[in-house]
Amino acid sequence: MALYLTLSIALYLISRLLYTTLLYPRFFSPLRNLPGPPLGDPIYGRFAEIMRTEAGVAQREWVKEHGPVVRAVGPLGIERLIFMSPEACQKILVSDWVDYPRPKFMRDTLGLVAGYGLLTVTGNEHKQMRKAMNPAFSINNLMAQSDMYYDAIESLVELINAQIDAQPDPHNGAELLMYEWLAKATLDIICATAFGYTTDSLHNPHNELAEAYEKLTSLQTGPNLARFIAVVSIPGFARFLNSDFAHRHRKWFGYLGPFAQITHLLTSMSRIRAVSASILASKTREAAASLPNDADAKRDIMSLLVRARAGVDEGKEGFTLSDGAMMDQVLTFLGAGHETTASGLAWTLWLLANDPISQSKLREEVTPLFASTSTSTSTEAPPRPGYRALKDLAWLDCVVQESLRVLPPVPMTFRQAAKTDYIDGVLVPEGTLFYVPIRVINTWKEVWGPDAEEFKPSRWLNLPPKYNPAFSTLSFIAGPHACIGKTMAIIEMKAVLGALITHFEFSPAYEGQVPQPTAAVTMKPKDNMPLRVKRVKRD
Ligand code: HEM
Repeated sequence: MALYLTLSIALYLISRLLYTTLLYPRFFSPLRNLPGPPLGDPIYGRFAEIMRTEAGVAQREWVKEHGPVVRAVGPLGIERLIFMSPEACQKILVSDWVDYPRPKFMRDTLGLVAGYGLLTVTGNEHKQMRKAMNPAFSINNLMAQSDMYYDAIESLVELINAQIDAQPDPHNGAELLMYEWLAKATLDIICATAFGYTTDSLHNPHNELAEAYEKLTSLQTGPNLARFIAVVSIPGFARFLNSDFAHRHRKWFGYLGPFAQITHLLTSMSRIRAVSASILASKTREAAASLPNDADAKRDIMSLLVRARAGVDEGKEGFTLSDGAMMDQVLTFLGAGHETTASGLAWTLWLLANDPISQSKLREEVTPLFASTSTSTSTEAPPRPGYRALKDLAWLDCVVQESLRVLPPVPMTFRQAAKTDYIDGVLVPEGTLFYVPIRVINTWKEVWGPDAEEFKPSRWLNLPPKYNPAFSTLSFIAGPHACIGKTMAIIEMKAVLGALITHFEFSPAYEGQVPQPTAAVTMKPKDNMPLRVKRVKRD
């Protein structure tokens, strides 16, 4: 009887596998006649090609060959669609966004590495959370916050100078792994703006929060993410991994061979949560002792949320977020805002290192604002240009927009159809997965012309006729799920670049150097971006 049962289960599983991987995509899928690349490997589909190439590049080649609607098959016969038209983007991301949520595997994986906040909720729950979070990202608040960036920026400039001084020939500059330095600076900045907490990881690599984050981000490689996705796809497992029980017994995952990294993931998350819990407790005490509408009250995101919850400030509605939910929000900001901004900055330096004319033009623009006015007899603090001053620098804006267009830190995201509907005249069944092909759309020749894949900041001074402000670049996507930190990230990037380009010249580290973007959630440089950095000579 047991043998009969085992054989029946095995037969069922084999026929199901054969149906989903071989028969369904070839003969039964309603999407089978859409244009796209051949089905590929019977088990992995086009997955190997995607992992082999730079993020977004395989998809870009398919669009070039097959046009603006593409169907491709991934692992286990699961189909994914690409729609390039602004009308389709408008429907999926904006007008019908509730019907096209992030897929569950993605929300669960993001929850595991970045907290269960805005990135993991959908529909009404998302609307309420977003409403509660928006005030922390208002222009008034961003204007008050921009000063918080400069402690880290000034440390970065000082430390790069020290590295150059330590070389046998300082005139020749130093070869530095710029991504590593930028990741420390952006971690320090996001900890200050999100928590009001000083990590100073630039000087102190052993800061508890900085160490836990470094470990957490080092785990986010393509193969690890594939494993985490496999684990959270087991029903109930994502919730289990988030439980106190799993955190307390995390060392047992260490015995699970390829899944042993879960132990490290949970250890890092536990350490990050412990630090944030103590920060939250001290902010709650501060809010209780604080006066209404105190002009000197702290402007970091957690302080604002705590004051709003406690109803401290007149005219500002209180809202009810538990301690746990509030911590998850702030952890989401740290997770979503640290590596992305560091990658954006590293790619911008790479592009400028390879375009000396744009780099010098930028230096001419930013130096009057960022150069210190110290003389041999007086020492002035370095200038700290604020939100408005940074916004008015036209060439800096062109450089940042163009860098985020050609090398977007988040090159791709996903959506899934929650109901059957037509998109661009194609009947899309419920459950279908979509690529939101950020990098492909950003460099689409149809809109940006034949040089679409090249870095040319001047194109932002004369935009092409087919440019659509909402859907021709999707680096922060669009609609209700668009990046809440977009303006903060752009201002932060401008402040860091302004200071670096004023003080240093960047060039490739060696002849023939090629960029090496990873294929993980954030497209960071695999080699940590070595660049030759020389001090700017001034008369
Ligand atoms: C250059 C830097 C950044 C880039 C390129 C970027 C890009 C993105 C993208 C593409 C999304 C949409 C993901 C999806 O829907 O699947 C997103 C969402 C999000 N980002 Fe950013 N981001 C950056 C910086 C930041 C910063 C600094 C913060 C916070 C301080 C932040 C917080 C968030 C949050 C909370 C979401 C989820 C929004 C929602 O669903 O309502 N990001 N970001």
